[in-house]
Amino acid sequence: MFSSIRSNENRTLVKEMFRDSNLGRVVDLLQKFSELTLNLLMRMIARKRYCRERMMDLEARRFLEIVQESLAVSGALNLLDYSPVLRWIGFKGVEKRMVGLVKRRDELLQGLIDAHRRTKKDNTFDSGEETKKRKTLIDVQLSLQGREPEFCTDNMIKGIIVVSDIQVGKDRFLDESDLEELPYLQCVINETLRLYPANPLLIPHESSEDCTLGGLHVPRGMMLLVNPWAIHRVPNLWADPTSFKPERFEGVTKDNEGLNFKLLPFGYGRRSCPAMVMSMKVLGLALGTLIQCFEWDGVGEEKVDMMEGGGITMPKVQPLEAMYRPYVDMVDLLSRL
Ligand code: HEM
Repeated sequence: MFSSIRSNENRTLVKEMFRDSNLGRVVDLLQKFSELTLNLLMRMIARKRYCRERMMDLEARRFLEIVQESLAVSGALNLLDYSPVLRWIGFKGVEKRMVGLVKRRDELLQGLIDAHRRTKKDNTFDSGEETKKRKTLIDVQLSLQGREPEFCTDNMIKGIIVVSDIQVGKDRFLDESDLEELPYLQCVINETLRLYPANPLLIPHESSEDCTLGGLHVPRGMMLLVNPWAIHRVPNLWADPTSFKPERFEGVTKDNEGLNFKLLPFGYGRRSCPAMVMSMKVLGLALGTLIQCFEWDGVGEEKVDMMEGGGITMPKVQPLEAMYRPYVDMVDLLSRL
């Protein structure tokens, strides 16, 4: 589902980069990948393109601010979970910021749902093939709401939105169907997610019943934090754990869950990331296409600064910058975009 949107956004990214490549500028990849992710998600959710030619409309800015603030306060919230005393003293005003944030997020999402509802005034969702292809996530949820209003409430739809990231020749661009044939690309992505898991402590979980985990008694209501960042670096699970060695994943199938709980960038089991398959496709397609089209270089002699910042997703402190130029034999294809 949505593979044409992923492919289309990927081409747009490459097209813009090709257009700018003769400017000889350094490219800020954090910005490029943020725009790609935002456009992808918003087109799948609401058929909206938020970033266009480096311009963002007001709604897009509000959306981005909310996402960025959510990520920032989530990291601080983890500290509050460890130490309730910080909550009593109102550490960094986190709870207050969260209340304001939830209100702004709720308003924005309600606006998106209402706008979709207005365009489907008669509330009939015809089932023709074309209509099916053009449906967004909100359309699908609204049609479910028509059938099961008690279950599929507006609040549930908002929840779904909130939680909702070579060589194939020179005559065509890489597409998703090529990814299975590019095992090393998958190895590079796995190795990156091993050393730099986007959610280093997953999301806090709470046991709904008394249970026993690895021989330890876990009472009902206890918060459990899983630390993939540490698990991914345990020496008796991984040879030379701190080195970046994509080859270690050679021969491993695309199923990340098949690694005996060693590799957990998307969590595991019932509450693992529901977007794992899609995210692996997006990562493969974007990274693969950028490698297929452009030659890359560092900005200076310095190594890339990998210092990790705060927040739930452990962003790099210094955004990733690089120099690039199109491969000569890709220019023809790129010019036709
Ligand atoms: C590379 C990209 C991504 C990574 C590494 C990632 C990773 C994770 C992780 C580690 C969790 C917590 C799992 C746990 O606590 O056991 C999670 C949860 C979740 N993720 Fe992702 N995620 C990614 C992209 C996305 C995207 C694009 C969406 C939505 C479109 C999404 C939606 C969710 C949802 C809904 C949950 C909560 C699942 C639940 O609690 O049942 N993720 N993700």
